[in-house]
Amino acid sequence: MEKLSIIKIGGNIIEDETSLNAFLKLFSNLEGNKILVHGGGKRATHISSKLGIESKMVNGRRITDAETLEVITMVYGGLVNKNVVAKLQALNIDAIGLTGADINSIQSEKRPVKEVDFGFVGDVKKVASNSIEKLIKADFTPVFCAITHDGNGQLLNTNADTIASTIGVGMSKIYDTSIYYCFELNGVLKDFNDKNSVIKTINADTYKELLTTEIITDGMIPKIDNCFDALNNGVSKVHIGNTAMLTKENDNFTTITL
Ligand SMILES: Nc1ncnc2c1ncn2[C@@H]1O[C@H](COP(=O)(O)OP(=O)(O)O)[C@@H](O)[C@H]1O
Ligand SMILES: CC(=O)N[C@@H](CCC(=O)OP(=O)(O)O)C(=O)O
Repeated sequence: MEKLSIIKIGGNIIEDETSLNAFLKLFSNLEGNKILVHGGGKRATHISSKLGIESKMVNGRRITDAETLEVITMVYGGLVNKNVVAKLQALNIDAIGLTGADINSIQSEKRPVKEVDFGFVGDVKKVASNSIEKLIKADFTPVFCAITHDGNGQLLNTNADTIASTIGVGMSKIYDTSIYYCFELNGVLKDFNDKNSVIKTINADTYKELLTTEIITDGMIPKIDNCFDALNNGVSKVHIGNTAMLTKENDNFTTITL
């Protein structure tokens, strides 16, 4: 099996032009088949507030009413995605920006209303791995944003970490797939005040302990849940760290194992 790397970048990297440019340079130098997935939650919150739209998050997920869906479509699918694609083109990477509606790559279903009504938020149902493979085989580099569709004309907001893990699961039938979750810290930290206290490996047992002791909190919980979903469904390797983990010299990051 050929190898495929899926790299997801978080909102803080996108917000900082210098970090984004440095990351894209590293990404462009990465050898082999690759896919980029980006979020942009911070930018969406910022632009919403400029437009007088309040942002509400529950369990790390955005409550997406019709107005918010318009904002996230413009921000993720337009502003962020097209800037990233243009920057990659400048680095000689033949990038193609996609939502899940493009080439019907990611179909989802609107999250059913239970205790919380998340609005236009989608849970992924199907990844068109063969269509995505065609792009890769044609030497295009797919750049996915955090938008999916339901197949009936409705766009849906889907967390970017989940997009990375579900694309990973889909592509693992064709490629030996690794996922790299890049964010602003060096990895999952044992002590939040010590940026170098990276936990090198986390497995299902140590994860439980880290949850009980509240060393892992907030956005890191759904991120690691996504890592386990990926590993349990065919993805070979999952890592969490800063963008330097894409260089061969750096081994200071977190690896999630079963
Ligand atoms: N033990 C931990 N180590 C590192 N980050 C943690 C930890 N526990 C909670 N976090 C939080 O998780 C956040 C990353 O999750 P999130 O904001 O969803 O990531 P992203 O920026 O990739 O979308 C970090 O910015 C940090 O505030
Ligand atoms: C449903 C949901 O919450 N979607 C996310 C999608 C963006 C995202 O995941 O961005 P980061 O990776 O930068 O957090 C949101 O709108 O915030």
